[in-house]
Amino acid sequence: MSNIVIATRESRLALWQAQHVQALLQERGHVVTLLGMTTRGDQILDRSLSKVGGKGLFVKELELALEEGRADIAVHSLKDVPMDLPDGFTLACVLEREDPRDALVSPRHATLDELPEGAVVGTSSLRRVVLLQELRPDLRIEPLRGNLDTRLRKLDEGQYDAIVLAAAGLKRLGLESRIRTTFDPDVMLPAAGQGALGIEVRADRADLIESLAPLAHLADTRATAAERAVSRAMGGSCSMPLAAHARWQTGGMLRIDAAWGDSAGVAELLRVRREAEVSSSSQAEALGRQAAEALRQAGAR
Ligand SMILES: NCc1[nH]cc(CCC(=O)O)c1CC(=O)O
Repeated sequence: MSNIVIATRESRLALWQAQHVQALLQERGHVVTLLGMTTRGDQILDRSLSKVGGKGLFVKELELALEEGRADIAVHSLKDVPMDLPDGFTLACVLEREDPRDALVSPRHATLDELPEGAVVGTSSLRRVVLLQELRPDLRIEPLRGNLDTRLRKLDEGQYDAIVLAAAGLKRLGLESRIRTTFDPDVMLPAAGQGALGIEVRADRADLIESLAPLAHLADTRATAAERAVSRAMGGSCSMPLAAHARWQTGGMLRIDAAWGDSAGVAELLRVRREAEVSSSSQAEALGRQAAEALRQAGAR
C-alpha cells in the first residue's frame, strides 16, 4: 500500500487512460493521484510528427517528472512508446488491450468503398496513408493532427470526407457511435501495440514494479512484445510505414502479420506472416524478429 503519483498528458484520452490505471490500483488498496502535464507533442500541431522528432515527443516530459521524483509512473498508449526507452526507464507492464483495429469515421459514408472518387481522407500516420492508397489509389490523403476531439472537430467542420483513427481511443472516450467501419486487420494492418496501454517507471523502482505486476495481461503482453520486436528489428520510427499485428491461434500458437513500406510512402507494402508456439515474452520477441527477418529477405531495409 503506497501513495502512487501518475504523470499524465492532459488530453481527454490520456486522462481517461491515467484514471483507468488509477482505478485499477485503487482497487488494490493504493492511494493514487494524477499529475497533469503538457508535452512537446501536444504543443506542436502544425507539423507531422515524423518531421519533428517522433513518438518520443509525448513521453519526454513525463520521464523528466519520473526522474525528478515528482511522479512515480507514466501511462502510455503502447503504440506511442519508443522501442528502446532511455537508460534508467522500463516498461513495468502491459495491460489488457482494447480493440486494436483502425476505424473509419465519416458523417456521410459508411465504408471506404462508398467514398466518392477523389474523396479527402485525413490521417497523418504513414502506415495508414500507404494502406489506404493500396486500397483506394484515387483518394486524396491529407494530414490530420491533434488529439481525438480536435480530429473529430476538423472532420465535422468539413475539412475531410472521412478520417481514420484507432478504434481503441474512440471506444475509451465513449465515441464508439462515431465509428462507421472497423477495418479487418488483414486489410488495414494495425501498428505495433495499437490499443494497448503500457506503464513506464524508473528501472530502480522495484517496489513499484511489484505493485504493478498484477495489472499485466499475459496474452496481450506477449502479443505486443512480438509486435514491438518487429519495430525494434526494423529500426521502427514513425518516418517509416510499418505495421505489426499478432493474434493468438488455438493451441498456444501466436501468429504475427507485419508490413513494411519505403519511407517515401509510394511503393507497395511488403507483407509477411509468421506463426510459432509461444509461452514466454522472449519467445514472442523471437517470433517478431523472425517476421522482421522475413521482411528483410523480401527486400525491406
Ligand atoms: N497516434 C496517436 C494515438 N496513440 C494512441 C492512440 C489511441 C489508440 C491506441 O491506444 O492505440 C492514438 C490515436 C489514433 O491513432 O487514432
